[in-house]
Amino acid sequence: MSTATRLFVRNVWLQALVMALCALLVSQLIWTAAPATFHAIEWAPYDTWIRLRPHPAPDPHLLLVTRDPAGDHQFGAGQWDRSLAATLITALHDAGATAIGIDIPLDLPSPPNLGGAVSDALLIEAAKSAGTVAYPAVLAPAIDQEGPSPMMPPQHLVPGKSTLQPVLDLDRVVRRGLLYHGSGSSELPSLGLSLAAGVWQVPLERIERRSGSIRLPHAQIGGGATGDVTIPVDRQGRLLLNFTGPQSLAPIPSATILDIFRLIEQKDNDRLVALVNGKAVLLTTQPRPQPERTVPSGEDTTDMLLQAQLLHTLLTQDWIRELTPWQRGVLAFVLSVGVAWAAFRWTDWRGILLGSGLLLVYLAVAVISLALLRLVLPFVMPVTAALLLLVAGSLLGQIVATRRLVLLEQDMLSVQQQLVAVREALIYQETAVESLEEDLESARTSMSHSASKAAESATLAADLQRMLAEAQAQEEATRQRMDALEGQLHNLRAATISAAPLRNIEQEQLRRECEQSGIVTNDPAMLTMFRDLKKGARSPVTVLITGEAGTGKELCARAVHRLSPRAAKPFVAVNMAAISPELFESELFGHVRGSFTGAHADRKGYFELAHLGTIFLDEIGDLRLDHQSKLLRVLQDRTFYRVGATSPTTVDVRIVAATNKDLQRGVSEGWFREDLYFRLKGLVLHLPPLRERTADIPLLAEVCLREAAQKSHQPPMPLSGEALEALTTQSWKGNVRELRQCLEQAVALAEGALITASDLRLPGTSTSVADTPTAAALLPDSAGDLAVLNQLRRNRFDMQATARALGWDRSTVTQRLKGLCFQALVESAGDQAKAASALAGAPSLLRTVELKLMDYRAHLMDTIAPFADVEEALVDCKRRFKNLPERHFRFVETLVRRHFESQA
Ligand SMILES: Nc1ncnc2c1ncn2[C@@H]1O[C@H](COP(=O)(O)OP(=O)(O)OP(=O)(O)O)[C@@H](O)[C@H]1O
Repeated sequence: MSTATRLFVRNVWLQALVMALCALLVSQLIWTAAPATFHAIEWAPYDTWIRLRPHPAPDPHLLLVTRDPAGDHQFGAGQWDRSLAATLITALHDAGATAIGIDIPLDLPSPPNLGGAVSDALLIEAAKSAGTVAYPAVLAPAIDQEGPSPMMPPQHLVPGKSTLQPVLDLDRVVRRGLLYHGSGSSELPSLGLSLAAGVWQVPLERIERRSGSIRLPHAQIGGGATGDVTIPVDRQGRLLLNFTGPQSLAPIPSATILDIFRLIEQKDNDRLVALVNGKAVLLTTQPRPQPERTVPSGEDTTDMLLQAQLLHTLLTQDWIRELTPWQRGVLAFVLSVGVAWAAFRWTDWRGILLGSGLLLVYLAVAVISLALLRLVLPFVMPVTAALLLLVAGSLLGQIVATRRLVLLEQDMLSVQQQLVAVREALIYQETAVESLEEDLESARTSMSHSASKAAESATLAADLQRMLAEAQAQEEATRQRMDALEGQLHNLRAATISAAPLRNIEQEQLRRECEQSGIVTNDPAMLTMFRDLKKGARSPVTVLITGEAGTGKELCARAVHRLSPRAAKPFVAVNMAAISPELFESELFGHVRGSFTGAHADRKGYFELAHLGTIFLDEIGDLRLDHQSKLLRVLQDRTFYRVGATSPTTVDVRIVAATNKDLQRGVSEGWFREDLYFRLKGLVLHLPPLRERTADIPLLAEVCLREAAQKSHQPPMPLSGEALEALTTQSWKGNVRELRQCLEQAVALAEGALITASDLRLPGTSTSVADTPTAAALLPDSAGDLAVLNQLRRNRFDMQATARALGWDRSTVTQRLKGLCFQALVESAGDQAKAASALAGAPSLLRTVELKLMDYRAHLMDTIAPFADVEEALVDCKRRFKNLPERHFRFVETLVRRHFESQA
């Protein structure tokens, strides 16, 4: 696995960042596939808000003068003579209108039948003398398409030249007003902006345009006040319209052309002034095909009315703002990272709940910001990305969890390999320290014996002293490194177990299912293990169960069988440690009659007995290497030869294996075949020791007491509080088995109706008969070699740990082991491998013992090398190995004599 993948699998924040980016990318792609639809969804909150909110009052300086059917009836339904507009403009100006916008494109000539050039001249003259009059110009492309040539060039009208064109969003809804259309010399302000500039008395050429805003300096903003007006626009110069109402016309003060004409005809100047004075007037004279555009509220409207909305938005200065594309992107990214982090940090319901919560909070913030701050936040991208992440979260979470498990296992392997190297280094260093101590002792002795060599020996002793100090420091450093690695390994193991957390809702269900298989537990790690067991049982995968003795490995193996489709077929349990090495093949694979002495008939082996069912290979870690290779072949193709048979036998069996040894360590240390290990670890189930799940102890105790009572046909005996306390604080090296035995014994021994703490006979309690007399039996002077050896084995031949356990000093333990090694070498006739195997007791300790043996033997050979005579060599050995118990020195003597004999 590459470093990048490792980093990704380990770091939730990195996963969140990468996945958030991917989700945003996918959201963008989805958006690109259906842009109009997504645009409509993006603006749905804004559109809804526009529709439902209480609408702002229109600016009082705004007046709409429109055509209506009565006007059409009076002046005709089609286009009107432009002299009519000229009359209106002059009258409105005279009545005090601050700016007038008309919808007649003055760039195009009037048709001859409607007054022609004369009417055009009248209108232009009226416009010229009416102050700010803005009219829609035909933009260059429109002129090309529509044919009629514009009046060239009406220079005097240029300041009022504007455009009516609205901006359509992708979903063909108008939400924004574009303040400038076109570019370069053909650029035109929109009619609304021209009129607003007229009201504020800011010449168009003084308007400043910046990125993100348009500024009108020294504007007369009403009440005689002057100030700058800054209009917030997006990158394309668009301003979000703050619509006055759902009915675009309804709230804006308006009058009809006929009303105005009547006032003119009646010369009712007062009413005209009252209606028009100080206002920007939008004059609609053109017959318009209705409807033209759609607004967010869903209704249709005209371009002139849209300009009125723009003018209203500008005059009220009540802006609705948008974020820049960058700001939108960053916001969506931040939200997505948050949701992704929640979804990957907890791959169960908690992740979904937290992620959804974040999304809901964001939506609430978006609504509040629109309603209170008038700020439109992005909608589609963050929501799509967040939903994608929530869906993908649990899926990817599972994948990442699996990869993380693989990584943890790889790391464990590497730590174990380092540990092996460090252990070996420690053995060398330990032996070096021991040899130096002996050399130093010897140098001191010779110093006191020979005065002539005193100075020489003193220098040698000083050198040795220094070397010893260095070696001891080195040994101490290695020990610390080993402790650190052991700690690391422990943490990795714990992480491996907790890598796939259990959902709360499954817990009760699993507990009940466990009980049906005879497994009493309420421990999350055990229940998680059982969940995996259940899944694995259905498939034919090979199962490896690990855990200390008595933790329930066989119970679990039986559960695998019971929950598998082979449940009705045989379950055959084989204890690999209990099979005698000579009978290994015959027991497992069977034999044919006459194949060896005593084979009186054909006999099926365990594999054949388990045909179509399950074979449980217990204590697989205690298998010798040569037997491991034999087993490997069967596991590979389920085919073997019965002892003495000439044709192979093929079986259909499901393999479940168990061990309390660390097989991965075995692979690193070379006592377990790697290929066999990988064959076995299809599904690994680890059972935690009882001391790591003390909450199970009362449960187990209750079940054990109930069963004991059933056996003795008596009512169950309850435990006293003190007894329960004692049970839970016990370390239970033998785990559930030991607990069960302890309780069975207590039931038998209890005298009252209650089991008390003393009935339990736990080590440490005053009446205990189970106290191990090890300390007494293992005094240095006693000949309890076997007990010392057992203690060494228990401490993996670590001298320091063994010395601590026995309460001795380290050199005493070293001398004992050295003596035992020499004894084993003599008894195995010099066969180092055999001697090591006899001392190690278990394959997992073989390598350590071999190294010790090699060193001790080499040291002995080095000691006697300078001597030609066996007796002289023995005298030196006597001095050198003076701390060796006499019974062990006999073996040194034998080895030395054998060596000299072989040299002769
Ligand atoms: N969770 C449990 N609930 C009830 N009984 C249990 C549980 N775990 C173990 N036991 C009991 O403890 C005893 C030992 O269990 P088992 O033989 O399955 O352990 P093991 O791990 O295979 O031991 P070993 O490694 O020594 O073979 C059995 O009597 C078993 O019923």
